[in-house]
Amino acid sequence: MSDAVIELQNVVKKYDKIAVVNNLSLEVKKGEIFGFLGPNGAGKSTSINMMVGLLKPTSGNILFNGKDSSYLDEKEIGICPQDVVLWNNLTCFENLYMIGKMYDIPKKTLKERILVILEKLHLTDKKDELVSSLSGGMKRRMNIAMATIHNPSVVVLDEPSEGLDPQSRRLLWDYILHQKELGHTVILTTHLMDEADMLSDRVAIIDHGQLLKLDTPKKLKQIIGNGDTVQLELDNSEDNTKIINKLKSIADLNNIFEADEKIILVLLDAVKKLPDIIHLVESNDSKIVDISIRQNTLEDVFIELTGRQLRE
Ligand SMILES: Nc1ncnc2c1ncn2[C@@H]1O[C@H](COP(=O)(O)OP(=O)(O)OP(=O)(O)O)[C@@H](O)[C@H]1O
Repeated sequence: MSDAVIELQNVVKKYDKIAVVNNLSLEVKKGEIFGFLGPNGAGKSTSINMMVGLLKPTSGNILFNGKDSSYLDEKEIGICPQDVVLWNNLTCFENLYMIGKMYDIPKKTLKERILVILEKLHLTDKKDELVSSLSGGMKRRMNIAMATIHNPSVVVLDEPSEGLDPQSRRLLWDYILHQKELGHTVILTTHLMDEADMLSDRVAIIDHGQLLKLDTPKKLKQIIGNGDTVQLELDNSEDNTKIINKLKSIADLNNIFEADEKIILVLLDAVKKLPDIIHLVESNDSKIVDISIRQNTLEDVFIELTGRQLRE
């Protein structure tokens, strides 16, 4: 039996004859955190809205637990949209109580669950405050509480970190990981590479409505070569070609090239090899004015796949 919760088969969505999602085929597996990573306008929201039955595809099939998604049971799914949708004149507790009643959650269970969710999202002390008095970050956390009050097995979050400060983002990430611990499937869209990297079991990189790659963050980063990226700036960039040729002798080097008048090396165990690199440059009468070292990121993968940065 397939472990797919959602399956997209050759899905196309067109507006005015223009395909904003173009022939998308993928599976979201039960219990995974599935990230949709792509720049603004890539087609992330349109894709997830089709996945959960809010939008109809122009062509192609979408299956939910192996069945046509038009028969989707709304209790199975929790959707947190980009926009905050709350009753401003009700308290946090009342907002969650109202939505919980709509899902027919028994009173006692609902009250208990509200307290747990508010605690997990660090909103306990705001329980009896009007939503209108909350900060933007708190409202966004409440939006997520509303989407998950009925304990859905599939949680869909559209750019949940947008506008959140680092502390709120941390809380949100913990909450997303908690959903996975509960055995729930989480689908999230983001244009933040660190978020996609840190949270997702698998990441779909999309651009212009097309799936460019789908894999674990680790495997995606291996596309551009195993290891770390070292960036060297010489006092005279005219030496770059000569030094690149010398540096090709460094062990475990996966790639070396020049970009923006700097030398970029991708290699394993870069920290240990820094002394060799520096020695090789200096023994060839060149001087390093700047050196930096970092691990490959999904941003590097996106650049490799599209030739552009994720955030234009
Ligand atoms: N109702 C609509 N009518 C016409 N075009 C639309 C409609 N909804 C979305 N689009 C277009 O489809 C493309 C994909 O939009 P979508 O919102 O899915 O992208 P996204 O990747 O979620 O972007 P963002 O990160 O900005 O939310 C965009 O060019 C957008 O302008």
